Amino acid sequence: MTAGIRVGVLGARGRMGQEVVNAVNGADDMDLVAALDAGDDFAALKQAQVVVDFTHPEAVMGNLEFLTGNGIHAVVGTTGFSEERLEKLRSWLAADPSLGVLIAPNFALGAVLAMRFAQQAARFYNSAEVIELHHNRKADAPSGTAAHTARLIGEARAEAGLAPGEDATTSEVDGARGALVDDVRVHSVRLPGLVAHEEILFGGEGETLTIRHDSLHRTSFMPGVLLGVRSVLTRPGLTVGLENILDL
Ligand SMILES: NC(=O)C1=CN([C@@H]2O[C@H](COP(=O)(O)OP(=O)(O)OC[C@H]3O[C@@H](n4cnc5c(N)ncnc54)[C@H](O)[C@@H]3O)[C@@H](O)[C@H]2O)C=CC1
Ligand SMILES: O=C(O)C1=N[C@H](C(=O)O)C[C@H](O)C1
Repeated sequence: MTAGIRVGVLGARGRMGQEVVNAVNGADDMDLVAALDAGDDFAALKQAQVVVDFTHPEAVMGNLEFLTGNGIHAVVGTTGFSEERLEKLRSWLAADPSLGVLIAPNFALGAVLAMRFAQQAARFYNSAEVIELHHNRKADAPSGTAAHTARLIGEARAEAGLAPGEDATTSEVDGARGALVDDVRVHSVRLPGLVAHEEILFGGEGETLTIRHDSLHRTSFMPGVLLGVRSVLTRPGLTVGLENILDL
């Protein structure tokens, strides 16, 4: 019998971490060697080849500094990555060219497809808005997925030479028109009962296009996380987005 990939989990007592622990335990080609949460001794992580991080935007950079400093590959679902953070991570990775880190704003297949479809549609519509809907325990707004979607739409618009669509709003209650991310309006809804949902709305001449994805259970993220664990071992450097691994 061949040995499985030695996997550690950070944030193991959280909503996502618990699912990852179950998924790794259920994978024939993986062995769970550490399941840690805040305050635990990270020494056990040194047994791992790959560590999966679902923690908190304020914790993730410290975790990644530890992992990259100890030659451990990482698969990261935690949100909160600015371009500045990604640059810092690239600089840590440069010290060990064999090491891989995968960061994915969303590990659900449908969410990755929805982002790609939105990117494809963006050059045909000046006007686009994103609505993301999540459970009310979520720390960050807008969601990492919505911010990434807005960025993709903004880039596609810029490439096509499109300006953002007209908006006649001159009087607004603060926040009523959402947050602006790359010139795309993003609206965040927080309600108990929800898991993770996103709608991307495009408006054109006499028509609208709506792309919607719903994660109804956190198991929806697990095939993507396991694929990430299997792939990161042979993907040195920084990869941002599961779409790169799915070859979309
Ligand atoms: N990329 C994706 O597909 C998904 C990403 N997420 C993101 O994952 C993150 C976690 O989400 P949830 O599991 O819902 O949160 P949660 O609050 O249920 O779990 C986070 C866990 O991390 C622990 N933690 C905090 N700091 C830590 C540290 N320094 N080291 C180890 N553990 C630490 C907390 O004690 C907690 O148990 C969020 O940023 C969320 O947006 C969530 C779902 C899917
Ligand atoms: O906190 C969550 O739950 C989720 N976070 C990620 C995000 O911010 O996009 C992914 C998914 O939407 C669930």
